[in-house]
Amino acid sequence: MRRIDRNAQSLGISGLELMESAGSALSMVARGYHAKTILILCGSGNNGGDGMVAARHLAGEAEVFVLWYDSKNLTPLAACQAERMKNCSVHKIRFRCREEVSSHASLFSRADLIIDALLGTGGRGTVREPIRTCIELANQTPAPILSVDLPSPGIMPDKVCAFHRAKTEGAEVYEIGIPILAEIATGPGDLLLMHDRKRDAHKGAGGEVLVIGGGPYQGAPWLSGLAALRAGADIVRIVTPHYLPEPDLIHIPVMGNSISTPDLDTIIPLCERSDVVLSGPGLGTRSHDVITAIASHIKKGVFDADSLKNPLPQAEESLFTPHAGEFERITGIKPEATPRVRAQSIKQAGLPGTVLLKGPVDVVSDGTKVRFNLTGTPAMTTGGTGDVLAGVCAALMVDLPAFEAACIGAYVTGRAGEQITGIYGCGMTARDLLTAIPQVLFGRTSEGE
Ligand SMILES: NC(=O)C1=CN([C@@H]2O[C@H](COP(=O)(O)OP(=O)(O)OC[C@H]3O[C@@H](n4cnc5c(N)ncnc54)[C@H](O)[C@@H]3O)[C@@H](O)[C@H]2O)[C@@H](O)CC1
Ligand SMILES: [K+]
Repeated sequence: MRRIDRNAQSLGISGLELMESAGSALSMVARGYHAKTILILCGSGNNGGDGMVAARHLAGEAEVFVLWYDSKNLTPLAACQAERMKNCSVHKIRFRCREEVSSHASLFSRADLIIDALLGTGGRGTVREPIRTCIELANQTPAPILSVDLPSPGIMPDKVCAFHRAKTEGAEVYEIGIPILAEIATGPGDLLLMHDRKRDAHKGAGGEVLVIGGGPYQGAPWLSGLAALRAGADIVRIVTPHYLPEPDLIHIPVMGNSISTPDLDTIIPLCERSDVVLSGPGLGTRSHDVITAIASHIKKGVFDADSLKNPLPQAEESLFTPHAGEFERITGIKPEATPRVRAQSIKQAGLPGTVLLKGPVDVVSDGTKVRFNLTGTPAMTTGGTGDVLAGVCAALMVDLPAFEAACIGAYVTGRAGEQITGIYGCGMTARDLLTAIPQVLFGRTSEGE
């Protein structure tokens, strides 16, 4: 929900607007109880904010008491709603500790309806005071309890009024105006799935990525490697026949002009020690037997470009990043133009992993979940952008499952491309993309902030 919420904001629907719709829907459900006296219990998060909006909507229609937690952790949206509620004809009673809640026990017994806006999707762990006392007192009354979004842990609701999606069985669901694109398309909300690097993180905490490629196309694996570094990998090794002077990357030479089976003794131990292995960029057509031989030694594998051939290599967890032609080569299915049909083709193909099918709209699917990526520009048809994308996905897969890594990788690379196109237009190179990647991925420049 946080992902969808954040994506909705980037599509122009603010959190405050969503909260207003949620509180309005809640007040409508509350009206169905024809209660003369309503007690609204509000926590310090946005769930509490929803309750305060409903209080504003119900003011004048019933006697409304709002018992709200005036915590130092009040979220900005909840604080805004507390401010907005000030001038409404509702009884506003703040509490800061358990004793203050207990001193208002009579309010609980007076109420014909209790609205539980204490904890929603942000609740974590055992319920702490003073919220716990609110829940206990609510459960002791005969009044029906209407829970907002999901029941606060331990409370016994009569009904649950959920927003956009049911989070518990039996909840009544109300739409709050979230655009469908916020859910089915990638967006800045997807970045919330990334884990923050701990302050005391040791060298290598960003993961070790191995890139296997090069041969006929010398630059491709180096571009992927640099992209992996820009997307947060700590150590990136490049197994490739041709050395390029890139001091940030570790070159692992091979015996001939292309990667071949005598190199397996060098490559297999590296595959086993790496968090993620990306194979294929610039590899050419002569090294597929090496890729199939190493696949079973790979924990997490990104298979790109020339490694996308049958027999299809398969790691413990695999991400395949084909364009339309490569997808047809490995599945025999020619992807239709529309993203929706493309998603169906991925499901039909039943590949053993997640697929990122590149195109004007990228489609990411593991056969069950589907997400569309709309970022990017026509200028990104320039050579090497696919190598960058694969490198970004590989670095993200250190910490994330393949599906999430592919969604974020596609989104971020496309956004970076949009920024660079704004500067260089069709004269952009794949290399130009590299500097924009960390800005989008780790900076605070994404839209809607
Ligand atoms: N699209 C959305 O996601 C929308 C969400 N909305 C509401 O926002 C809610 C989520 O808001 P938040 O993320 O602010 O989270 P919550 O409002 O569920 O709770 C977070 C607050 O509760 C405290 N808390 C967490 N665990 C606790 C525990 N075990 N004991 C005591 N206190 C605890 C936290 O310190 C924090 O202040 C949703 O459930 C929904 O009601 C709506 O405003 C509409 C839009
Ligand atoms: K609740």
